This record gives sequence, structure tokens and C-alpha cells, in this order.
Amino acid sequence: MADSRTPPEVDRAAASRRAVAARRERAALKRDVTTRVITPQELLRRAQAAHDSPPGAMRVTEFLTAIPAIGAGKRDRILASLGISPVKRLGGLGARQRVALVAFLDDRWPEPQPREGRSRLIVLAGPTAVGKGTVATHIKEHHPELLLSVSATTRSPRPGEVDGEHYFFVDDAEFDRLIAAGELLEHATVHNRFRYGTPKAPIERALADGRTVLLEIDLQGARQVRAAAPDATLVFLLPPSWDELVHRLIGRGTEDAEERERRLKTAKVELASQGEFDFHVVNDDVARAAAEVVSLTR
Ligand SMILES: Nc1nc2c(ncn2[C@@H]2O[C@H](COP(=O)(O)OP(=O)(O)O)[C@@H](O)[C@H]2O)c(=O)[nH]1
Ligand SMILES: Nc1ncnc2c1ncn2[C@@H]1O[C@H](COP(=O)(O)OP(=O)(O)O)[C@@H](O)[C@H]1O
Repeated sequence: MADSRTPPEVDRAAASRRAVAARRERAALKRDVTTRVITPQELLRRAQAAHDSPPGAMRVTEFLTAIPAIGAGKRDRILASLGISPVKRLGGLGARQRVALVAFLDDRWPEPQPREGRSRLIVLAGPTAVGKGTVATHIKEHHPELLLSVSATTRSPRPGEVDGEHYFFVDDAEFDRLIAAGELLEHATVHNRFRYGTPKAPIERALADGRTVLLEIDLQGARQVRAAAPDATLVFLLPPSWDELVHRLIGRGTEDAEERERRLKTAKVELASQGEFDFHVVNDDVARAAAEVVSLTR
């Protein structure tokens, strides 16, 4: 239908819509830094890549105070020491100012570096509903040379789940026996409900055969694997944004509102632990993220 408004009115309406969209985008990015879905460095990279779109429009002052532990006073001292005017926007920083800002961030929040001498034991962890199961299944289907570990669990099978394929479904007594017999590499109670553990023997056999082994487990399990096998590779799967994580959790439709709320609280704690991991992979597209995880095993 034709727009009956005069051109200046149409322009003003479009500009106002753009301003609202830009404000929303900035608020979302700020939330993503605060909840540590993305690192300050990653935010800066995105802002630089989209020089004149909303992310680049975030002011440096807003960017710095979005980082936990930086308040207004500290922000002003940092900007003065970096020679950046407080009115600057991220997309409008000069090359030297960007270098100074990145150097400052790297110094304060070092990004994890790949470690040398890693083993073929790969742990894939990340917050609830980020897509760990989806990415792990994709890898299993496309890379049969890798062993996707099958965990033992005390939860009941869901429709379509096959014992020994998706999980080994065991009762509490059997789980206790597995622990007592030292048959689990790690085990944890997940989401305060059921127990999950990684059987040790199939992993040892596969590694001895020269195969790569992928564990899709929770954060507590990842920490135990790091302690038991310090040369294991720990990969953290990240959502493209906090809003997308919430969207995926709701879209999956397997939890009620109360359980979702509980899992999102845990997700914030889990996201804050991403610095403990060797690599970070953003699950924007399943096939791409799966390929990136596999590339880390070579
Ligand atoms: N520590 C640990 N966590 C596991 C293991 N197996 C699965 N998990 C985690 O348990 C959680 C619940 O898995 P599941 O019951 O399949 O439900 P989901 O939340 O729908 O994926 C996920 O976060 C898995 O990563 C395991 O062997 N050890
Ligand atoms: N890259 C992706 N893009 C869009 N949706 C995804 C992607 N990866 C996973 N999902 C969806 O997100 C939801 C949660 O994925 P799931 O594998 O169950 O997460 P997790 O195992 O981490 O709890 C599922 O509905 C899944 O289909």
C-alpha cells in the first residue's frame, strides 16, 4: 500500500526506527559482555567489522562500563591513559587508539592461547541449550572416525533414546557401583537432578587405538577431566548472543518456565567460566561449528 505521509515524515519515521534498533542492538551487546557471552575483545572485533552499523555506534564509555569491574571513575582514568576522548564511538576509533585499547584488554583479560602437546581427548562443554548435543551429533554422523563417548546416567530414557547408544541408563545403585569400582573418568549431578558420568574403559581403548575421543559433558565434568588428564583439550561452545541462547532454550520446549529460569541462572555461571577453556567456538551454524571443533582435534 502507498505511504500517504509526506517524504520528510517518512524520513523521520525511518530514522526513528533505526535509532530504536540501534539502541536495542547496543543494549544487547552490553548484556552479552556483562554476561560474558562474548569477551570484550570479541565485542571490539564485531564493532570494527561493522564500522558504521549499530555495534560500531556504541560509545567507548558505554563499552568500558559494560565490562564487569569497570565503573565511571576507572573508565575515565583508562580513557585518559589511552588518549581516547570520551565522546568517541567504537567504530570511530583511530588505528592507534584501537591498538591501544586492544593491548589494554589483552593485558587485563588475556584470551586463552592454544596449548602445545594436547592429547586426542576433547571435551565439549558450554551453557544449557547452546547446542552441545546438536553439534556433537553432527560430528558423530559426519566423522565416524571419532568416538563420541556414551555417558551413564540415572535419568530415564526419553522417547526414541536407545540404551547404549544415547546413554547407558542405570539406576542409583549401579551408578554408585560404577563410582566405587573406579569405572568413571568423571561424574557429576547435573541441573541438581540426575547423575551423569563418563565410562573410562571405552575411552582408554579408543585412545590406545589412535582415535580421537569427544566428550559432551557439563562444566563440572570438564573441570574433573582437566584435573585427571591435564593434556585434554577443552572446548567451550558459545551462543552467538545471550538472546539467542534464551531463544534456543525456549524453542527446544523440553523445560517448563521454572526449570528454564533455573538453567539460565546456571548458564550465567557457566559462561563466566569460559576463560578456563583452551578454545572457544561460536555455535552460529551447526555444520560450521562442528567443523571448527573437528579442526581443533587435528
Ligand atoms: N559431567 C557430565 N555431564 C554430562 C555427561 N553426559 C551428559 N552430561 C551433561 O548433562 C546435561 C544434561 O544432558 P541431557 O540429560 O541429555 O539433557 P539436555 O539438557 O537436554 O542435553 C548436559 O549439560 C550434558 O552436557 C557426563 O558423562 N558427565
Ligand atoms: N546453530 C544452531 N542454530 C539454531 N538452533 C540451534 C543451533 N544449534 C542447536 N540449536 C537448537 O537449540 C536447541 C538446544 O540445542 P541442544 O543441542 O539441545 O543444546 P545443549 O545440548 O547444549 O543443551 C535445540 O532446539 C537445537 O535444535
